[in-house]
Amino acid sequence: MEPTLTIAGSDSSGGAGIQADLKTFSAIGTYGMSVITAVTAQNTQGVFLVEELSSEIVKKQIEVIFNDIPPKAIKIGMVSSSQIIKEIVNTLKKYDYKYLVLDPVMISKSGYHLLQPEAKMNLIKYLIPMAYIVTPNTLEAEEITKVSIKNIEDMKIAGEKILSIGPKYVLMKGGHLEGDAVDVLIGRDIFKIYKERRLIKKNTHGTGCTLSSAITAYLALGYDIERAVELGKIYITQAIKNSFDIGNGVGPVNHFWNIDYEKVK
Ligand SMILES: Nc1ncnc2c1ncn2[C@@H]1O[C@H](COP(=O)(O)OP(=O)(O)OP(=O)(O)O)[C@@H](O)[C@H]1O
Ligand SMILES: Cc1ncc(COP(=O)(O)O)c(N)n1
Repeated sequence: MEPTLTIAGSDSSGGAGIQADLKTFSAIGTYGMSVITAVTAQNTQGVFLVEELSSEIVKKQIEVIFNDIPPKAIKIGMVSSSQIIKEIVNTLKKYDYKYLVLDPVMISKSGYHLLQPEAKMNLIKYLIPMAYIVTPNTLEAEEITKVSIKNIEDMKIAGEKILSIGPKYVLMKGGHLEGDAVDVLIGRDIFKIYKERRLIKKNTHGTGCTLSSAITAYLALGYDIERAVELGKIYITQAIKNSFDIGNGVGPVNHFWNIDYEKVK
């Protein structure tokens, strides 16, 4: 079983963050591990309080995992602050790894700042260049590049700007645009569009976390980047299609749409 690691924030409601990542890693058949950066008191209606962990415990979690179970692929989500970003960067530098998937989480769907605004520059300067692939949504890509994104052409311009910061690939997510759900994979020698029909579903809490951890799991299983994104897109589309109403707000996607429950009864 291939080990996968998420470095992210905890979502008490289980739909996004660490919880979404571990569910996704497991559903795709990898062994999920976690380094928690911050704890959010969150439900389907919003984020109510955030407490960041000390950089010391973040560092120690990474060290003990790498010293015992080196992950085949790593995903980074909510990093919260400049201090935590610097700790992650300095600690990861000590280890070998091939696949680092960076979901540059900034603001939750409900509008809460999960990354302190002054930490944005450090995420761009230190984390983006280390990534194998960065997966911004349109708002995050606009923050990073200052390019206004309305269509695929804008996604290409912004994506190429992000690529010039140093990652190997950029997946520009178009979930926030109108029309079909179109994502664009950009690399030095790749420009590939992944298109699915937009699903009219309210339960989309954690879609970005889920897609990036699905890509992480497929990379760990040995798929190349184009296929890992293709399989990740299928996984998130089905998870949205099979999402369910739980709580009173924007509910989660169904991470286990692919599990046959009859078999485990
Ligand atoms: N209504 C929808 N129907 C089909 N696919 C969707 C829909 N909404 C989002 N997606 C897809 O879900 C994935 C995540 O995209 P999105 O742009 O929502 O990410 P995100 O904003 O980072 O998510 P989050 O809000 O969880 O942080 C992308 O593949 C996107 O195309
Ligand atoms: C801990 C954590 N990480 C990431 C998200 C983003 O997910 P969303 O944009 O769907 O709220 C979140 N809400 N909470």
